[in-house]
Amino acid sequence: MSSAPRPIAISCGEPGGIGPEVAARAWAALAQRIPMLWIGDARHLPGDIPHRIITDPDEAAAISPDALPVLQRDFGPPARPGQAQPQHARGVIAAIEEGVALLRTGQAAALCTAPIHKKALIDGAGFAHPGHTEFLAALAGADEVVMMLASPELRVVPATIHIALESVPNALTPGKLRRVIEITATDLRRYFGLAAPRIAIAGLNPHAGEEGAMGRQELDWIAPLIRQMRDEGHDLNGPLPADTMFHPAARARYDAAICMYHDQALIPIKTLDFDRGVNVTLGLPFIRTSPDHGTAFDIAGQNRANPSSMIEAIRLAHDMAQKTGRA
Ligand SMILES: NC(=O)C1=CN([C@@H]2O[C@H](COP(=O)(O)OP(=O)(O)OC[C@H]3O[C@@H](n4cnc5c(N)ncnc54)[C@H](O)[C@@H]3O)[C@@H](O)[C@H]2O)C=CC1
Ligand SMILES: NCC(=O)COP(=O)(O)O
Repeated sequence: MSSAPRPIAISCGEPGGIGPEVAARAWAALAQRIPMLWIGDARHLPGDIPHRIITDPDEAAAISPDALPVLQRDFGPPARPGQAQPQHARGVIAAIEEGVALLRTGQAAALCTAPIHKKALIDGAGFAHPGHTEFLAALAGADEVVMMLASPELRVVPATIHIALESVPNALTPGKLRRVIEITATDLRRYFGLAAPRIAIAGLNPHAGEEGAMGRQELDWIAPLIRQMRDEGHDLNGPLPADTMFHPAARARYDAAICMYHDQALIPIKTLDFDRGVNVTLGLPFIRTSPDHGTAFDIAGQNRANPSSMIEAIRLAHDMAQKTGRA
């Protein structure tokens, strides 16, 4: 194996979305500092971006400052910007799998995934996972992983992810919440350099249940679990009413907020910092980041997509890799 710095591998995501464009712009912004390679069909990249097709990932570090190294996958039909194309589903999935394979062989430092269109993958390939997070957990054989969205303003963790709201109360159990807290605390130490992370925990119900008047989960098991884990040494605060835990003074009191469901976590961070939010999967045996946005079909192919979140995702992946000796 080469002794050159390991690149960040970027999977292409849905070709008709903004993924190829923001990856290319992120390469242009970071190429002199961070080696990277892109896995996808080079025909889907913007025409003004220099790229070079490589066959050996170990070539990426030397080429990356001058041209975006591409591990070429032939997707067949051309991309149609702004449209989901189920016929590309197998290629999109294979690009993610190839990225993981490079992490396993040590030929990439981290994986940064561009957005997939979940329905296109289901329609085109019977994709059995709600998103990357669950797919990567399956590829890694990880029992439990955690989604975190991180920005300079806020870090949030949805304890349940891509499930219908009506399924949330049953999916939340003391065992599940305990694992989410443990994984979050471990990876805040490992990747974010926080020796004693302060974690806030939202209630499930309005007003965190208002002493049982608006729901009982807080009284019955969330508060007891928090007390027990505090006794074990975790720095936890909660259950907190979710509507008052994201204003600036409240945010100053914690390093990450664990929320009970997807929108409780993602609405505050996307409102505060959509441009710099990064999606990180915690609990994996490798590093994975992603921009916080989706395929944005409404602006795809128009050179209007803001690459900031992708830039931050690559930067954070590189930083995490450096902290853990993988870069
Ligand atoms: N990590 C991933 O693979 C993710 C995939 N998705 C998928 O993306 C698809 C579309 O999801 P939506 O809910 O519509 O969210 P979206 O993030 O694609 O778009 C929401 C709005 O934000 C705008 N926007 C998004 N990114 C932007 C950027 N970089 N620059 C400027 N404007 C931007 C869009 O134009 C749109 O108006 C869905 O299939 C969803 O599942 C969504 C989030 C993450
Ligand atoms: N809403 C966040 C999202 O959909 C990202 O999911 P994933 O593909 O990173 O699992």
